[in-house]
Parts: sequence; structure tokens; C-alpha cells
Amino acid sequence: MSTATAHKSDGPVLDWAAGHGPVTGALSATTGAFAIATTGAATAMPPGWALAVGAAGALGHTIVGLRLRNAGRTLTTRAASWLIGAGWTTWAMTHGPLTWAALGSLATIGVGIGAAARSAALYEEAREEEAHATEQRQIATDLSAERRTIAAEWADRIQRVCGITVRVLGVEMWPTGAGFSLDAELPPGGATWSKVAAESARLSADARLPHGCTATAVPGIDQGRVIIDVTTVNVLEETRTYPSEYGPLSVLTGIPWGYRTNAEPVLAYLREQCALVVGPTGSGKTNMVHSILAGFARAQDVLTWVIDLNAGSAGLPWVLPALSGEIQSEEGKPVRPGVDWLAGTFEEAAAMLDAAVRIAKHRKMAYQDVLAKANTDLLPIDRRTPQIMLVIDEGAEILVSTDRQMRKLAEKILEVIRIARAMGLRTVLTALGATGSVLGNLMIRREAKVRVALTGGETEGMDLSKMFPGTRGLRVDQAPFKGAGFMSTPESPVALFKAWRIKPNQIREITAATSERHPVLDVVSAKAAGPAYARRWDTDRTAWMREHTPDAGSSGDGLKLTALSRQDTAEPVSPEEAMLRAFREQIDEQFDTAPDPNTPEADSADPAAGGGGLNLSALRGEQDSPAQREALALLLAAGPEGTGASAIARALADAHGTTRQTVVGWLKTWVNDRTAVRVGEGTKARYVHARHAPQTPED
Ligand SMILES: Nc1ncnc2c1ncn2[C@@H]1O[C@H](COP(=O)(O)OP(=O)(O)OP(=O)(O)O)[C@@H](O)[C@H]1O
Repeated sequence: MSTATAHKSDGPVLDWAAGHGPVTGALSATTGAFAIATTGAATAMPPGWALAVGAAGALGHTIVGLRLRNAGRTLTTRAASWLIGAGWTTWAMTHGPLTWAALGSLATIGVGIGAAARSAALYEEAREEEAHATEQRQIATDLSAERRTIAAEWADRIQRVCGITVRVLGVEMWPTGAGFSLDAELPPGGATWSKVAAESARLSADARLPHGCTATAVPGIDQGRVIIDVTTVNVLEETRTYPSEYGPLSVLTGIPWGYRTNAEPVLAYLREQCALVVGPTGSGKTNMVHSILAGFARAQDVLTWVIDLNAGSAGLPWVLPALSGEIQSEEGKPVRPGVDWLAGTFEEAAAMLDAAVRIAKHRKMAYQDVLAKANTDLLPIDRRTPQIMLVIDEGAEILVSTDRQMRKLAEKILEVIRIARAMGLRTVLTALGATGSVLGNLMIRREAKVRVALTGGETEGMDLSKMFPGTRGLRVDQAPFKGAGFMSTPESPVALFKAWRIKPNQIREITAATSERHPVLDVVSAKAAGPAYARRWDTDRTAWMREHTPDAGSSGDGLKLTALSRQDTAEPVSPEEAMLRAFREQIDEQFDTAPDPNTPEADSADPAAGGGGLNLSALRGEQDSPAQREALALLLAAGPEGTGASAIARALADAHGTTRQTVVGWLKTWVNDRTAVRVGEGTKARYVHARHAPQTPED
């Protein structure tokens, strides 16, 4: 290495690390040698130096080669070429490098080195690369010929059909093989991209595209350009199952809802938007709702609340397998349901919507400092402060119902839509039809810009121009397949799309795979939501689930609980009680919850009600002081690192005047009831929330 440094400072730069092919490799050695010889001669460098430089070159190449893990054969070839070069340099310096003899001999050496390199593995690599490049060049030539033909054909077609003379600047073939995109320049004189868009159907017909394929125009890079996406293969015709990769998602980076005609996924960004999914009976709406719930279940910062007054069928497959203990996580642990709250009755739906409104209002007050700190009026959503997505099946019908009860729900739904955007609560409403009365609602028109119309070939109640105002040329018969239709978002203009097919086995898989990933409602929101939320899995409140479970008829006694079969059934236990008991056990086991003597359940005069509550540790002690709740939130937020009494006390001192001693008391209680664990000793002692605690053998 010292040679290299010395050489660097006082000689020509020899690039040892540069990638050399058989020809450039030889050139490098020979030109390097030539440079040294000329420099050497000009500066009267003693000829011995050239030999040293050659040796350095050989060494340098060897070292670099070793680093690059070149084959031994290649290394030898490289090192040898430097030594030969050094020999020439010595000779040339004594005779003058600019003589023909010297130059000729150098060229010979170069050829010799090249010949040697040719036999080395390095050359093989280079040859492969070269062959690959030639092949690519050939493909590119063929492709550009094809592209030129397409460009000419479509410029001609647009002229004929739209009466506009465009210049096609580029043709991009889609990697999925399902079509291509044209980038065209509009002629001067006021032609707009929408003029081409309006003729989409006629362009498709003129191009004789297969059924279900379209030529869709969208704005180009500026207003004088237009992009035309042409599908040539109908991927909507095929059934594609929900992608089997269930990795984490975020509401901030978009949730995939299906795929476009080019087979690319289409994302819904719902941090600020609500959504409206219209699909008549049989169009694949239920399936679409499941794939939407799948996306939300995968998200790390979303809690899904489902309202389905139609026997809760939209949410049950996400709840029952988990509640009944039918599925387990990979580690054999019980799993949490794939949705966080399911309402199948009017009362439950009303309770849920009231809780949502309370959360929105309370978050607005309680998170003022967070908003100020982040300098935003949009609550920063993350795992600790999750977004609540309310999925309301046939919610649009609730909105336009004249029934007195439904009107009440409608008002609450509209209130959530109206007040809760900034505070991270958004809705997905489905509708059987895109009727004027649904879309006539200003709130829906303004807030629900993520829109889906599942056509499935249905024409009834399907006014696409109302769903997607300002667009023409959309025809219901372009997507006559179940689960297919049109989707538009503020980021992705309306175009054909299809939902993935998702079956119960995948719903179970996703429930299991995402169980650990679901966030827990932040303490501020849980407090606002109150017992209506904390006791959402109570026996009386979930009784309807059993009534509507498909198993109820076949087995005669409701849910087939694995827990039930294990039970000592000396006393007859109702299936729903058993289900809830099993679920509570699972939750307790997983979240380290313990019966809290201070919870309302324990005070309740009704022992049945007392046994029916769910007591998540994050919600413990509704009556705890705000300071104590905040301390618990800090402990939870500290994650596996944990925190200490002093740090918590410091954080609470200003707002609540809490002393370290008080915090020490709380921490002791939490350690005793296993809400927290103490790790480390003495000054290193820290407290970790049970949810983040390292597993102990005892656990
Ligand atoms: N994305 C899809 N890909 C392929 N097939 C689908 C898709 N979506 C739905 N289907 C088919 O259509 C059938 C009906 O779907 P689904 O139950 O979701 O419709 P729906 O509109 O909710 O109808 P209903 O209101 O009658 O329940 C499914 O059983 C399935 O065979």
C-alpha cells in the first residue's frame, strides 16, 4: 500500500480499480507504461524506477484483484502484464520512448497482454457482457422499430378519430406485457388532453382492442402533452387472488385496493380522504370490502371499525376465527381479530359512532401540544396514535334512508366525516347504487374522493358520470367481470381496475399474520371512547355474532370453540359466554392484563356482566388520574428500552406537578400487577411496559 501512496504522489495516476476488459486492460497497462516512460524520459527518471513502478502496478493489480475476488488466473495475467510493461519501460527510457521501435514494441506488448487476458476468466466475463449488450441492442432495435410503427399508427388514429394532429414523442411498453403508453405532444392552437380522453371509446374501437381493453388519455407532463395508456391484454378477465405477501403497510403510504389494466396495484391514500365503494348485488362488493379490510389489517397505524347492519357479514370473517381460537399465530399464540370493533346492530353502531365523535373532539384538545410541536393541524398518525378507519357497509344507504333510526346514524356518520379528518378518523362507505341521493350529498361529494364503482356488468343504478364527474367515455360494459369496475383517487384518475379475489382461508391467514401488528388505541382516545369501547367484546354486546354465525345452524350450538371442548362443563356454559371467556383468556395471556379491582366490572352488581368485560391494560382504570394515564402512555411509548421514574416525573411535572415519589408508587403497583416489568439493577433500573417486556421463562 505504501508503494501505491508513494506512486500516487509523484507519478502518473494508474487506475488499478477501474474495471478493465481484455482490450482496455491491456491498454491500461501499455498506456500506463507509455506515460511513465515519457514522463521518466522527460524528467530524466532513472530507468530503475520504471521497474519499481511495474512491480507496484503488478502489486496494485493483485491487491485490487484480491479485493474484487478475481479468479487466480486473471490475477496472474494482470500482474504479469504489469511486469512485462515495466521491462519495456526500462528499455524505452534508456532508448527514448518516442522512437518507432519503442512504440511498435509497446503495441506488441499491448497485444500480447491482450492475448493473455483473453484466456483469463475476466475475458469470459467481458465477452458475456458484450454478448448481452449486443443482444440488448438487437432487442432495442427491434423494439424501437415496433415502437415507431405504434407511434405512426396512433398518430394517424388520433388524427382520424379526434381530428387532432399529435406528435408521438415516446412509446413505453409495459413490463407486465399488458399494453403500452404513448407520450404525445398536442398541436398548438388550444387542443387539450381531455379532447383525446373524450374519444377513448372510439379510439379503442378504431384500434380494434379486445373487449375490456381501453385507450385512456390522461394529462401529460405539461398541458401541451397527453399520455395515452393502451391495454392490449385484458387482465381484468382473469381472477387474481390477493397477493400472498402480507407485509406491513401504512395509511400514509397508501393501501392497495386492487390492480389496474396494466396489472399494477392501485393505492388508496386515506389519511385525509374518505372513500365510497359502489357495487350492486353480485358485483363483488363483499369481496372488495374484504380486500379493503385486508389492507387495513396489514397497516401498522390503522384500527378498523366495521359497521354492517346486514348481519355483520362484512366483518365476521375477520372476527370469528380469532375469537373462537380457530387460528393461531406462527408461534402458536392466540391471535387478535383482524378488525378492532364490529357493530352489527343499530345500538352498537350508534355507540361506535358516538365514540368516534368523542375521540375526534378529545384528540383535538388533548393533542394540541403535539400539533404545535409538529407545526401542523393534521394529527401525526403513527403506531402510537393510529388512524381509525370506519368501514360502513351499505353506509350510503343509511345516509339516504328516511327511517328515523337510520337518520340518527346518518347524522353521526356525517359528523365523523365532517369533523374528524384532521384527527385521523376516516370512513369507507359502500353503496348498492350510485344514486343521485347518495352523491347529491355535499359532504360525500367533498370528502369521499377515493371512489370505486364495481360494475360487474351491471347497468342498474350505475351512473358513472355522477360517480366520476368530468370524465366521459366510461362504459359499464368495459368491465363485465365480478370484482371489476372503475376506481379514481385524487392521485390516480379514473380508470378500469379489479379487486383481488380473497377467500376465507386468506382472511384467516392475514388475521394470523397481522395479529401482532395491530396498534392499540392511544390512551387519550381510549379515555374518550370510554367503556363503550373498552367493553365492546362483552357477552351481551356480541351475542348477535353467534346468532348470525353460519356454524349456528349446522352445529346446533353455535360456535365451535376449541376452548369449549377443553372445558370442564360441569356447569352448562352458553356458547357465547365460552367464546368471550376464551377470548378474554387469549387477551389476558397476550397482553398481560389482570383483573383490575377498580374496574367498573368488579363493582358491578351483575356478576354476569362482571365476567363479560375486556380489560386491555392500555385502558386500565378508566378512573385513574390524567397524570397516571399519561405516565402509562409514556411507559408504553418507551418501548423495549423502557424508562425510569425520574424521566416520567420530569415529563409530568409541568402539566401535573407530579413528583418522582408518586411515579415510583405507580411503577411499583404496575410491577405488582404485571402491567410493567423492572429490568436492570440500581441506577440502571428501568421499567418496561409488559407489552414490550422481554420474555421470561416464567412467561
Ligand atoms: N375480484 C374478484 N375476482 C374474481 N371473482 C370475484 C371477485 N369478486 C367477486 N367474485 C365472484 O363473485 C361472487 C360474488 O361476490 P360477492 O359476494 O363479493 O358479491 P356481492 O356484490 O357482495 O354480492 P352479494 O351482495 O350478493 O353478496 C363471488 O363468489 C366470486 O365468485
